[in-house]
Amino acid sequence: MSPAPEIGIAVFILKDDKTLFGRRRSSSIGAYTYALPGGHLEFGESFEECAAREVKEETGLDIKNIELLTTTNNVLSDKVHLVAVFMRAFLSDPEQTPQNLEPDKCEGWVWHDLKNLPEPMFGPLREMLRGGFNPFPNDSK
Ligand SMILES: Nc1nc2c([nH]c(=O)n2[C@H]2C[C@H](O)[C@@H](COP(=O)(O)OP(=O)(O)OP(=O)(O)O)O2)c(=O)[nH]1
Ligand SMILES: [Mg+2]
Repeated sequence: MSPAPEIGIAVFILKDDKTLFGRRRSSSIGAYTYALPGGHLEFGESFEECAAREVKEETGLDIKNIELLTTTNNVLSDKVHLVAVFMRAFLSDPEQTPQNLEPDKCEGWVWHDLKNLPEPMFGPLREMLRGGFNPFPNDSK
């Protein structure tokens, strides 16, 4: 039997005109690519709860105004079917700085504006952003 699709939550944390990216380490899918903070939806969680939990676990940041933006549905191989749920959020306190709390999974967190995307970018995310997807409210940035 085929494995079930996995559900990943990824969070665009917006600060001024920037978004937080981290380079993934080797052990996960998308190894060595830049991606958003996020992780797998746990049983019983809302998307917003999962986003807040994963961001806290991975970066130490507290976020607010968490909203659903869009979803993607990608069959990446004959074993990996990934449903990604993209959320947007803002820092609860704009003075907070990200910490690399899971250094076995991520090389570190860096703010980038979308005109200067870090490369290589995790596949599903790159396709979205290259396609013109804008996570900022009202296309403001
Ligand atoms: N973190 C993150 N995951 C993403 C992005 N785009 C995307 O499709 N995903 C998918 C890939 C993974 O299959 C899934 C979960 O993310 P993850 O690989 O960071 O999971 P994790 O180890 O932090 O989470 P967990 O299993 O400990 O709960 O979400 C993205 O930009 N960032
Ligand atoms: Mg993660």
